[in-house]
Amino acid sequence: MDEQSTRFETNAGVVAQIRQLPVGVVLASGPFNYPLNECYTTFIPALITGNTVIVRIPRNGAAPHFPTLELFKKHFPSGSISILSGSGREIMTPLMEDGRIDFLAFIGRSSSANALVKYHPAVHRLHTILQMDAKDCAIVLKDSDVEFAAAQCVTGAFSFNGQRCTALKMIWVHESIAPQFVQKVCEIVDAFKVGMPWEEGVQITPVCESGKPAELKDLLEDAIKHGAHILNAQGGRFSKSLASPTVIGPISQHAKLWTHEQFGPIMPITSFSDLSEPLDWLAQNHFGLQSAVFGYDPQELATVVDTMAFQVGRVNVNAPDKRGPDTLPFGGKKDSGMGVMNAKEAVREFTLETVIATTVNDPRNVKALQGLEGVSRVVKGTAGIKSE
Ligand SMILES: NC(=O)C1=CN([C@@H]2O[C@H](COP(=O)(O)OP(=O)(O)OC[C@H]3O[C@@H](n4cnc5c(N)ncnc54)[C@H](OP(=O)(O)O)[C@@H]3O)[C@@H](O)[C@H]2O)C=CC1
Ligand SMILES: O=C(O)[C@H](O)COP(=O)(O)O
Repeated sequence: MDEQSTRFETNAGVVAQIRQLPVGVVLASGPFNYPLNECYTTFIPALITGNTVIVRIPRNGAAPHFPTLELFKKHFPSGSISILSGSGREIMTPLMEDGRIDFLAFIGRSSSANALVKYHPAVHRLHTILQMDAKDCAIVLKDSDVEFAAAQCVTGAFSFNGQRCTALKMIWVHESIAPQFVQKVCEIVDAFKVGMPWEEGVQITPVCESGKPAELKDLLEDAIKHGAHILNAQGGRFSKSLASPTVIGPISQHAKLWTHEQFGPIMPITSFSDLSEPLDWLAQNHFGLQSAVFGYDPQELATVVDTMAFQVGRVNVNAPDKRGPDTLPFGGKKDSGMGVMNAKEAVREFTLETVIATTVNDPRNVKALQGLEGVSRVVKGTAGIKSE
């Protein structure tokens, strides 16, 4: 990117250089579920492209940042990076209201992003990159490898307690294989050890948000009220901040779990007879981060993949959803994302294209540009320019 943008090129009598320059002051805020990695993804590309950065670190998960605070203080010019911790509402609201934030780089819920953007007095000049909540689904087709698909869906739904934006939060399984699929899923999930993170072999650990167990309980009770059943033996148990892994289904369109991002160890399963059922659900879903499909028939796969591709940022074939590798663009559609992140795209997101140009038909312009090079920090590489 930089090699190309530092070059002057002549086109239609105009010689011009396109520079990628910093946007200005960036407010970066990461989520609690990946408190270190996902804060860094919001501010490192901003910092290396020359922006000034204010980072709000998550309230839950501030500790991993302490070792690096000293390093930033020691190695970066004063004021280039400021790290604040505490309530996001208390810290970010006045910063946004002040109007001098040029760029909001935010990972969290779309409702929070929406509120934050609206605090800015001049929204039309606020740049954003927003990675938000999701309700990713897996569609398990009738010709899928049931054991494999069940194991992959369990990993997709329950790893990190299901507290990943990319977690599978709704499973659609073809009715012809639903009984075997549910049985296999429950077998794996009921073998999970629930406990403290430092205990050997533990898969499900406490959720760290104070209101989360009550929220999950409410989602389960609401789904049951609308005709669902808890399908696994250890499902539906709560002990303070521990929520046992729960498989529940079928999910009615009137249940909160139909649309709500549970962000916890709950796997909703619903069976379908016609592909239009999950595909309609996907189209009506407000979110659009990723989705997965399990099966091998090219005709059915093509229908699903081509439909999903219009709705989500990444379609996973015979694999659960995930963010990496960072060489691939990462971003969502609809309420799940605005802008693309990964090693390369994020660098471009935090810069603005700026043109330095003159006409080449007048030799004095070319000479002036070449003279500028000696004193300007921006104008470089003019040696090869000739008058036309
Ligand atoms: N798409 C992606 O790449 C990813 C998305 N996520 C999503 O992030 C969410 C979990 O992260 P979480 O940190 O809880 O997200 P939240 O959006 O709940 O919180 C993030 C921050 O926003 C602040 N906030 C919330 N409402 C407002 C408001 N009205 N005005 C000002 N500030 C506000 C919070 O303040 P306070 O601290 O005061 O509560 C908090 O600091 C999940 O939905 C998950 O899917 C997570 C990882 C990756
Ligand atoms: O919160 C998330 O889910 C992350 O952005 C995705 O990371 P993962 O897919 O690598 O867990």
